[in-house]
Amino acid sequence: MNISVIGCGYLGAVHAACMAHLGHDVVGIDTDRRKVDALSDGQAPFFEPGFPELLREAVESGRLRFTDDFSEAADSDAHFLCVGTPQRDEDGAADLRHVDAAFEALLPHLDEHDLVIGKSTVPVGTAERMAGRLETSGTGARLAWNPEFLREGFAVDDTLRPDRLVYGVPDGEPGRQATATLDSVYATALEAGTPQIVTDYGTAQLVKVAANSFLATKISFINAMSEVCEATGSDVTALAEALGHDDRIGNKFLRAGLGFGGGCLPKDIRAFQVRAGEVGADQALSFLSDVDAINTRSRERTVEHARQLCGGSFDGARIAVLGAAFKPNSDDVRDSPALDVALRLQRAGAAVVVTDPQANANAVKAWPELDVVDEVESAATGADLVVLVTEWQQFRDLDPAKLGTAVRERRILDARNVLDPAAWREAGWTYRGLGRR
Ligand SMILES: NC(=O)c1ccc[n+]([C@@H]2O[C@H](COP(=O)([O-])OP(=O)(O)OC[C@H]3O[C@@H](n4cnc5c(N)ncnc54)[C@H](O)[C@@H]3O)[C@@H](O)[C@H]2O)c1
Ligand SMILES: O=c1ccn([C@@H]2O[C@H](COP(=O)(O)OP(=O)(O)O[C@H]3O[C@H](CO)[C@@H](O)[C@H](O)[C@H]3O)[C@@H](O)[C@H]2O)c(=O)[nH]1
Repeated sequence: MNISVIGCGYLGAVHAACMAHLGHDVVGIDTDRRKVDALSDGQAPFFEPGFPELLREAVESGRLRFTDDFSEAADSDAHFLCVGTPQRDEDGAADLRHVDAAFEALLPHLDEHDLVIGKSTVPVGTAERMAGRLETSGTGARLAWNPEFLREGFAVDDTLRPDRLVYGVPDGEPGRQATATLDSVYATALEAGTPQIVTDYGTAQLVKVAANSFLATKISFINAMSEVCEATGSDVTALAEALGHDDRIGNKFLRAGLGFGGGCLPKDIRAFQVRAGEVGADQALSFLSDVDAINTRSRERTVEHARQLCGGSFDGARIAVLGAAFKPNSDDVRDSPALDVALRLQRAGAAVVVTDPQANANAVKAWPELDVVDEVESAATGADLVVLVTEWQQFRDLDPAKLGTAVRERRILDARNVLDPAAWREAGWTYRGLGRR
């Protein structure tokens, strides 16, 4: 099938390369000329495991090209909208300007054979509004909503082998046609037995924000337990392990620590609350403001532990911060808990040095006032405290004896609860986790 992918960021670029890998002919369209040039050269503009190889293969095969010219979408039958929906500063709602601009730019190039497929995360009601606009456009094109659930760091695998496919389609024959088009796009995944849920627009849009709200709630739940463990001298990692053996609860997304960040979970739970208010269901989601507050407290608690470990004051303290990305295996620093903690420590008076295996460039771009270095050893040299904020494997594998020769004081705050406390203590370190003995 001929496919266009509008918006080639973390989601769209991976989606475009995966669609080409599956044998479709794909054009990726983005307004960012530099991104288009890099992608056209087969260069990944961000770090995502497995993506550079897939991109190069697809570009070299001739099945994938990139442009900033929307008219090149004219030959495609399926058009995926993958542009950003950032948080609006004023009220936390989703900013739909990019979605609307991309949709309007695409309209003149559509005809009655075309299906526009929304993938961006949007407030419920957006698809209905866009379907109305399509109906009056005279193009004859249809709309489907097909939310995306990929995780950064696993984006290629999640795209090629999704947990489920959700189609939001109109009623009747237009819905059947839209479903048939999506089925051809995703034939490989469907043949592999991927569960498929075909529903209305509203439900499809809600599935996405409901999933992210559930995940955020699970993380904040365990971080609330972490606060209680801290107050009682108990151990949240043992507690989480015990909870996780209950199949009904499951062990995923129960890693207590610094909490969630990134370009999705934080903004999506806020936008969902705003939208719920607009549709008269604000009370239903009032718990999400607690989820958000617990998450912010995890960052504050990390800073307070750091202060205690530095003897009650950051004056004259040098702190090595290990991590900048919002999670390992990504270079994404959007709403990164790691950088939030680094900035809070710096603003509180510490001399902070940050290092990350992949996100250093993005960290400096976002926060030029931060001191960012390439090597753990140089970050740790002369440090009074080491704070682990992103659980990269390189950091989990650190040798406490070796690192101990670089620092001034052997003190480590493991804000992701991933290190072995006994091993660090045996090497002469003062070890502290969050809610951990
Ligand atoms: N990143 C993820 O893991 C992920 C997963 C699932 C869903 N989502 C959702 O997907 C959407 C995109 O997220 P992202 O992380 O890829 O964002 P991103 O900021 O990395 O990418 C968005 C891209 O859209 C481009 N763009 C903006 N306006 C445009 C326009 N008018 N025409 C064409 N291109 C335009 C930007 O230049 C950018 O390259 C969001 O709604 C997000 O919530 C993201
Ligand atoms: O037990 C856990 C699990 C995760 N996190 C943190 O939660 C954040 C989000 O992690 P994750 O969900 O793995 O990353 P994303 O790539 O942001 O993916 C989420 O957001 C995407 C965009 O909407 C969705 O597509 C995915 O399904 C959803 O998992 C990160 O800061 C993690 O460090 C924890 O603190 N504890």
